[in-house]
Amino acid sequence: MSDAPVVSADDVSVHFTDSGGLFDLFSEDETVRAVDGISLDIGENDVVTLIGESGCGKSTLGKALIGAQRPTSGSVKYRGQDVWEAKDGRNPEIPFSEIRRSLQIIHQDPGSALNPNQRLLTSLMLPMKKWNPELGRERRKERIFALLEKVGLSPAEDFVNRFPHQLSGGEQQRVVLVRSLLLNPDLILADEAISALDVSLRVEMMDLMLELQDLFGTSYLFISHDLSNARYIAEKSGGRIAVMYLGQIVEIGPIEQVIENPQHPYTKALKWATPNLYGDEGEEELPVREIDIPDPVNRPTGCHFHPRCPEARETCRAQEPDLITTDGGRLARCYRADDTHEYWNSPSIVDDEGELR
Ligand SMILES: Nc1ncnc2c1ncn2[C@@H]1O[C@H](COP(=O)(O)OP(=O)(O)OP(=O)(O)O)[C@@H](O)[C@H]1O
Repeated sequence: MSDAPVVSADDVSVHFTDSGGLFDLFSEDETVRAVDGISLDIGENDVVTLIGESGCGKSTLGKALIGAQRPTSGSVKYRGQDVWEAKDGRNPEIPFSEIRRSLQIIHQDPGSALNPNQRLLTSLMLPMKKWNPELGRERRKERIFALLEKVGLSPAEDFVNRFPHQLSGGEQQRVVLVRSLLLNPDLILADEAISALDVSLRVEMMDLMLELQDLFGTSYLFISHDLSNARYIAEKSGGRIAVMYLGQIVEIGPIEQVIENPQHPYTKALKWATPNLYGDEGEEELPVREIDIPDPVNRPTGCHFHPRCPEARETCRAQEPDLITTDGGRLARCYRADDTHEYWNSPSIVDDEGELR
């Protein structure tokens, strides 16, 4: 088990079914495939950044990976231990409490993560008491103070006696980060953790998180809807970028491939929509045919991106592509990634006006 990835998702799906309700007896069940057959390994000291439009399933996937959302099908393992087997107490080698300690989450709103009625010292001591009972009070305090200083909340003596409302949003987020790190986690899910901060503070916070990642050897799963932040993190950490679309990963790999040379038309569109990501180069026209995301309950047949894709051909409407391995370990869910695929002989379904035939 020791060589197993920190977290390993195998063909994970999370579906939400809205069964209408009492006043809606005649409506059909509506199933949203928030996550649809995703496999992803996160290793030791690994950084993965998940990007995609609102509602594409980023948070649901993140929660499934840290054991906070039960998959409808597929498995999530922590160091080889099935997370839900552990949660259900089915003779796990690693107990669920240990998994929960190891897989931490930082949300967008740090205010809601901190108890408004507790001084910071109390908030930070509580988890340490639980997880480090062998340390005396003084050693625990020492650790807390050292870490607060490390994240720039200095002098720590001043901060520990404050209540959350006496801190700025950026300071609160640092406290939440400290609280996670005190538990010595293996993986931190940072779900839009910097989105609510002033633009000027975002780079500082990303730098801090990556510096601590180095120091503690923690792996990160960053979730961001902002490609420039995702690029910054992937570039600095050397980690992977994963692009999600309607519950699936459509492209994943290192930044040089995914962002500098995107293979999937959806990644190209995201790149286009992020002004000044790489100077002024690039196409003038938005490389998608439709702005709107399709209804996640009734996803298009074949490749789910085909109604928006300027490169769509008959094959794309008829069959759903798998993730295809391309250069340098990048995976792309697009027939164009395979030079020999029948896609290339299939007629285009986009006419000269850009309308679907
Ligand atoms: N508990 C739930 N019950 C029903 N539907 C849900 C639930 N959680 C998420 N969904 C649906 O699943 C889909 C994916 O949601 P999710 O929050 O994972 O997306 P996201 O990419 O993180 O979006 P955002 O960036 O807006 O947070 C959406 O259509 C959402 O409405």
